[in-house]
Amino acid sequence: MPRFAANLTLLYTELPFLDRAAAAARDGFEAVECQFPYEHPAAEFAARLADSGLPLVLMNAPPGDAAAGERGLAALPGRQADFRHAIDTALAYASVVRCPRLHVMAGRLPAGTERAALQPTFVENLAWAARQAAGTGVDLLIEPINLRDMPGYFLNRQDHAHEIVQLVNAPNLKVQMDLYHCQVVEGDVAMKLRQYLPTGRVGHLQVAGVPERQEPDIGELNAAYLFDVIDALGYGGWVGCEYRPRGETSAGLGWRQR
Ligand SMILES: O=C(O)[C@@H](O)C(=O)CO
Ligand SMILES: [Mg+2]
Repeated sequence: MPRFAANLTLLYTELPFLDRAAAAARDGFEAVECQFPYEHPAAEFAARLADSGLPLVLMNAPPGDAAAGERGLAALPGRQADFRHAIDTALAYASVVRCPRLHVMAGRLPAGTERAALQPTFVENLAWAARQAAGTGVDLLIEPINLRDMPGYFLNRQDHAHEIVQLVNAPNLKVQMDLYHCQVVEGDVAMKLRQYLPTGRVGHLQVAGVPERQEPDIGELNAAYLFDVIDALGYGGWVGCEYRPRGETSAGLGWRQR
């Protein structure tokens, strides 16, 4: 069975954010991850993580102006200064909460822009960020995300993410492979795991049921089969549980036994 991390942004939303790590520990999770923790002072979050006994294994860098619809800055021409500030903020926060992985979001295609025109900015910004993170023990991750959930998002496919990682060619830049997005965009999930996990360029996995993004065993994916594939490939990293529970979080955890 893979090692599961509870995503504190989507799970345990019955509780205040800072109470969620303890709830995950009570439910037997060995780690937690989250999306954007920045409204909580890093020292306070670090203390609550320490109380829970669980490590934080992944969080996102700030996404830019989320209220205005921004979902990352890394691929946006003309926003390099804001991108660099976001990375510096994330690395400082990560060092306090001892988080070893940062998801760096690409952003949405600005209206009237060709997708290919953004690639040089994405590669250049990621190379800069990888240099900033070098020596901190933090890996940077890029995640293909489906266009149904995030219209206009720049990075959608596994092959594109791996192409970018190879172009940047930094040992601390990897792919965050979310099986939910992978199934929505391209399918053939087990074969993609077999193709990409052995490359060593996948730094984190995430899972959810498809299409509703509920518990992993609800919907068209065979979660038990995929977990066997992940184990058979010898993947030693974390699988983030990034789904919206159908009801109360703890009551919906039966899929781990099944
Ligand atoms: O799958 C997702 O939506 C995420 O992993 C994420 O970080 C978006 O904020
Ligand atoms: Mg994800």
